[in-house]
Amino acid sequence: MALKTLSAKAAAALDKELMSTGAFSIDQLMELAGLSVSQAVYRVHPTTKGRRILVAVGPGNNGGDGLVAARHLRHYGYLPAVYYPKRPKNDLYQRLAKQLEDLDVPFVDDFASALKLTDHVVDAIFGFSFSGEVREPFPAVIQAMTDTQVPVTSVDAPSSWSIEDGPPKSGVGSSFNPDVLVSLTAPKPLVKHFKGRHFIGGRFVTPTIAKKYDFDLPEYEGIDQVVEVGPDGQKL
Ligand SMILES: NC(=O)C1=CN([C@@H]2O[C@H](COP(=O)(O)OP(=O)(O)OC[C@H]3O[C@@H](n4cnc5c(N)ncnc54)[C@H](O)[C@@H]3O)[C@@H](O)[C@H]2O)[C@H](O)CC1
Ligand SMILES: [K+]
Repeated sequence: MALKTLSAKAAAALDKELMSTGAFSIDQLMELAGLSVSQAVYRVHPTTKGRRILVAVGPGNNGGDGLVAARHLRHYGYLPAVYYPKRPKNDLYQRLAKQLEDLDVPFVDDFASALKLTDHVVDAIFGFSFSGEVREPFPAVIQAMTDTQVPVTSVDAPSSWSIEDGPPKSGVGSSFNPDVLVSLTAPKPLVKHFKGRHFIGGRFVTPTIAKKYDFDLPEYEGIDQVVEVGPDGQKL
């Protein structure tokens, strides 16, 4: 079975469709996306108590998924900390941040220093709307995630990679290879360059939508919000 992928353009159109004719709100989709990410982290590191997780949060919905994941991770017993340098004024993101403050999840200003004090990183900086060269203040963050020995889980895309073509040929991100990728809804074309453990999440897609956008619905088990797949998309 070949792994069917969803281009950046198709992923954005699908998102729009879910939130119009599909009658979902962004809060609902983001909650399920972030829940999927938290479950993938749990699958990789099931010892929750005391494990420190640094969540790098970007300015868009990929970052929102990271904020939701941080909340669930805290409830599981992990110790998340959040790096969130570009905070949009948008009500949804402010509420997600407030929910974390109420759980005493720390927000850190210095990513490099926080990286020295963590056991795992969640990369929720950019998803399917990323394009071009990484702008400030994120180049140093991408470089630090490239250089670290700490395992990195990327949400939907390794941040800085082209959604269609994968890692940039040179410069920031060209050697960035996260250990885990959680593709939301369906993998993006960049997945053919990814070598680590691959999960698919975002358990909100109807069979009709999957058919229309020509991808296979993952075979979720029981109450799972993620499915781990191999290079050909086969369930592991
Ligand atoms: N149906 C689903 O699968 C859902 C997925 N979700 C997540 O949403 C993201 C896509 O979110 P979006 O807001 O469209 O964009 P991003 O978060 O990828 O990034 C936009 C953000 O980044 C800035 N930006 C773009 N390029 C650059 C650059 N070169 N340098 C610096 N900054 C850049 C841009 O200005 C914006 O501010 C998807 O991947 C999933 O993770 C939803 O949560 C639920 C539904
Ligand atoms: K990401």
